[in-house]
Amino acid sequence: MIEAHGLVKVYGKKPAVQGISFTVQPGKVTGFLGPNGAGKSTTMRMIMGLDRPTSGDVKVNGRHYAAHKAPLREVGALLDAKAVHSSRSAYNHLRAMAATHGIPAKRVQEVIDLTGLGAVAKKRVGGFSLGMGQRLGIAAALLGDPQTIILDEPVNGLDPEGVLWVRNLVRSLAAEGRTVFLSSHLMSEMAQTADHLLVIGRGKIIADASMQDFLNSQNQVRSRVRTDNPEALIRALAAPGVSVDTRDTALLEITGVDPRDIARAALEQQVLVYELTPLQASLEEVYMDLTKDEVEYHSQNIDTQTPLQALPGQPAPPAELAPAGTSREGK
Ligand SMILES: Nc1ncnc2c1ncn2[C@@H]1O[C@H](COP(=O)(O)OP(=O)(O)OP(=O)(O)O)[C@@H](O)[C@H]1O
Repeated sequence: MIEAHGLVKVYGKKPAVQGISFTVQPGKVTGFLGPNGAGKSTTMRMIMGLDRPTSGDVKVNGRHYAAHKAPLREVGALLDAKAVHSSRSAYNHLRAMAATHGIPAKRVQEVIDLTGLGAVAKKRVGGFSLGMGQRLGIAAALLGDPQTIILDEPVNGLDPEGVLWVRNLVRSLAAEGRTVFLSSHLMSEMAQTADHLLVIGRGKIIADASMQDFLNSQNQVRSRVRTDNPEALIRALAAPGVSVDTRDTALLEITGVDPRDIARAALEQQVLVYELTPLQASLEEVYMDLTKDEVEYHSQNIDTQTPLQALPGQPAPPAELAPAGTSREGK
């Protein structure tokens, strides 16, 4: 378990973490989300005793990291996969770590096998791909068979097989009752991996909820509707707060109306509806909505209202097709 109370970190005059309190529970995968520069790595470094909090306090399994007699057996972390001496082999790197922490040599082979590094274990780490470096970092984190595992961007640079492997690995570690805390910017991956989410924005916790509660927190109901008479249905549903995205001539995405009311309106108007699917907001949508004011580094938006352009060598799209995202708010 990880428990933080009033954790603050200020670099010079820059407040990186501004008084956060949270608990990361065992038996679950807890995802740590936040825009670039929000304070995720700083928080993880403070948990691992690598950065000293300006004020506040954080404990792992009931003690400060430095107070553990055998810290690698309590908590394993992947914080910077590149922080490995490059002229050593993966095996020697892990062997040295094990030797200095009283971990038996046979555990080195176990984590090498577990992380799929067998074929490259005797090769110089300097020649490793990003994905192999990540695997080595995860092997090091698991070396002490720790109760708590902290992984900063573990799937960064991994191929799809590697991403799936990390997902299954962390889920099985949590199923064994361990505490798993991981950060990632890949929302679709996080949606499939985490049970609980902690979201940080500009150094403050802005959400601490189960995945399901987080996804349900967007209170706008949304449905996908296929009908052969979209105009009549749109007219019947027009009301303040209702918006319609016309995906193609027969496919609508309707926001702000209960699906039951859409069905009732269709029945009353004698409009044929051949699909009515309630949609749940994706993790990416809820996250983007929650953090839109917390982003430190803004990119320029691409205007989705721009009419579709014909690609070179392809015919222009038919004029009657509205581009995706065309909104008919309250019509
Ligand atoms: N050693 C340091 N010295 C000065 N400022 C720092 C230091 N480390 C982090 N910061 C600043 O603290 C803030 C939080 O950074 P941090 O790396 O914790 O964010 P993050 O959420 O992990 O970001 P990312 O998603 O980009 O990895 C940023 O504004 C960063 O520039």
